[in-house]
Amino acid sequence: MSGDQMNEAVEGHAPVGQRADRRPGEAPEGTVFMSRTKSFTRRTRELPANLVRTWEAHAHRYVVEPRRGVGYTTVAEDFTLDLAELFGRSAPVTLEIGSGTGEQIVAAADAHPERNFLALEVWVPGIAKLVSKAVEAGVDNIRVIEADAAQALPIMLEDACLDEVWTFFPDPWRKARHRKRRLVSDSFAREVARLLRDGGMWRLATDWDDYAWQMRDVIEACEFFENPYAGERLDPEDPQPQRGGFAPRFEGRVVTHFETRGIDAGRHAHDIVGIRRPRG
Ligand SMILES: C[S@@+](CC[C@H](N)C(=O)[O-])C[C@H]1O[C@@H](n2cnc3c(N)ncnc32)[C@H](O)[C@@H]1O
Repeated sequence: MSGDQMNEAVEGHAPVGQRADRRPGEAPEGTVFMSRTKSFTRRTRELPANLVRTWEAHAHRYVVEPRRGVGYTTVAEDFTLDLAELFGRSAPVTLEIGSGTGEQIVAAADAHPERNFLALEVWVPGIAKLVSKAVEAGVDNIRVIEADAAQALPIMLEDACLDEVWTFFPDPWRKARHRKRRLVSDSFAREVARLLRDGGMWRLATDWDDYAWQMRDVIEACEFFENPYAGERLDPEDPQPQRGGFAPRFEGRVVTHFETRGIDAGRHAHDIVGIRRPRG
């Protein structure tokens, strides 16, 4: 097994679409191990006492426990989500991939009660913090799933079911030998394009410059996306400074603690947008 691969516990199956009522952190009986390359490293699933209380009281409102495949972060190969059933209504759905502690998605759900918000995150303490914020905000238009987006999305969501997809500050994987772990890639772009309705938006942001160039390149290389800022908003730091292609800051993107840390370290964010071209 390469250094870029990690073991992951295999989790037992739970009923399809059932909301979580278990506490995270305990490996089920019959745990075995497997390996695959991922865009994230395994972190603790243990929660501090305050978040255990939050989870036990409120996770059932927000956290969806899918039928599992191999590992805590995978879904079974035939697991599908009915979004209207999940939210109890039909409304435009925004998917946030890598929601962290939920700062962005809870703020958006609070500001847009007419929309539905789905989060995918692999970090259980972050999911618990999202739940805590959702309770505090009193919102009911968020659902979150502990799942690896790269594994789960191709399986569980149908074509053209999403209005927007957000990928804000994905793990940068700075070292050249780790770049293959970056979530935003040509193949991932094709999957996001499959999920978006015609005219739907993929909004991205990063404060790692070379990941910003990569995001711009991925969007512009994908036949299914149009970059509305192609050739505009040039960046002199760009190795191809005549290219441009960076969007103005998305007005709905709040300054998260994660972005603040980057600003304090002297970095600044680039926003990138891809618009789903009409099918056929
Ligand atoms: C750097 S943090 C940014 C969090 C948040 N978007 C923000 O702006 O504050 C990236 C997040 O993506 C999550 N993540 C990484 N790979 C993922 C994947 N394949 N599927 C779902 N979440 C993932 C990580 O656990 C982490 O919480």
